[in-house]
Amino acid sequence: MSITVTNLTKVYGSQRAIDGISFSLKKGEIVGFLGPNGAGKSTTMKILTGYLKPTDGAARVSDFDVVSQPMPARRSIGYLPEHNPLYLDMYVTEFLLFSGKLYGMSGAALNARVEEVIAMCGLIPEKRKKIGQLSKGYRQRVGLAQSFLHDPQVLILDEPTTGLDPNQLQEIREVIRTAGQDKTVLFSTHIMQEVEALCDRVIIINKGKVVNDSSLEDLRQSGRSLEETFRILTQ
Ligand SMILES: Nc1ncnc2c1ncn2[C@@H]1O[C@H](COP(=O)(O)OP(=O)(O)OP(=O)(O)O)[C@@H](O)[C@H]1O
Repeated sequence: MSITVTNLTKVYGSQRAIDGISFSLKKGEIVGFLGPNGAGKSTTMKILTGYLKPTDGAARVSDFDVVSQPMPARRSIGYLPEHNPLYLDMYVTEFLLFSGKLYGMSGAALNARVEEVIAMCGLIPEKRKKIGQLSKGYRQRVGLAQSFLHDPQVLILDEPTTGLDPNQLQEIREVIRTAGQDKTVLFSTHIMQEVEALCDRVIIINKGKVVNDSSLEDLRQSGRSLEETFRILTQ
């Protein structure tokens, strides 16, 4: 398994943001992670990527425990956080070279990989601009390019398409589809069509609990649309 979450719980003060959730992703799966605002998606992703410690339960990424083996777990992950911090004063290429160095990459291999992710993310026309001069969609592409840089096996993308216009949305979707061909991808979104366009499976959480974990094929056969299923399970 690429991702295994077992009885994971996170308590903030008196609130159980996630409450004993379990699921797993096989290598190569693209899974949509849905839930209403505040359901616990970002909290789960932050635990998987080592930014938060769970209160209880366990999570493994690429067979590494995220608490006891954080470094190898992190190295196998490309993470796009919901509010991705970028250095607005840096040029696109400069920023990606800088990010690559943080992953321990250097020299000709780093230069070649930066050019590769720039092309993959449709950033060639913008690569000489400062990040602060880019539109929201292009900034999001820079975030995606950064998450792909070290060629991780697992991509964890927190609302990668929020706030994009329909054209940008379609283009970013293509980037994720292409990049995800040989990777395991867990991504959160509020856009149902996104899940239908990209995913094999959908996990829905509500109030910190998993309320659905099924293939899109199974959902289709149930005769209900994803949107109806979502509303029934989360209202
Ligand atoms: N640092 C924190 N301290 C206290 N409560 C928090 C903290 N981070 C998140 N929460 C609470 O935990 C719950 C789950 O939040 P989380 O951000 O994981 O939800 P989400 O499903 O990602 O929501 P959204 O779709 O709005 O991004 C929410 O009620 C939120 O207010």
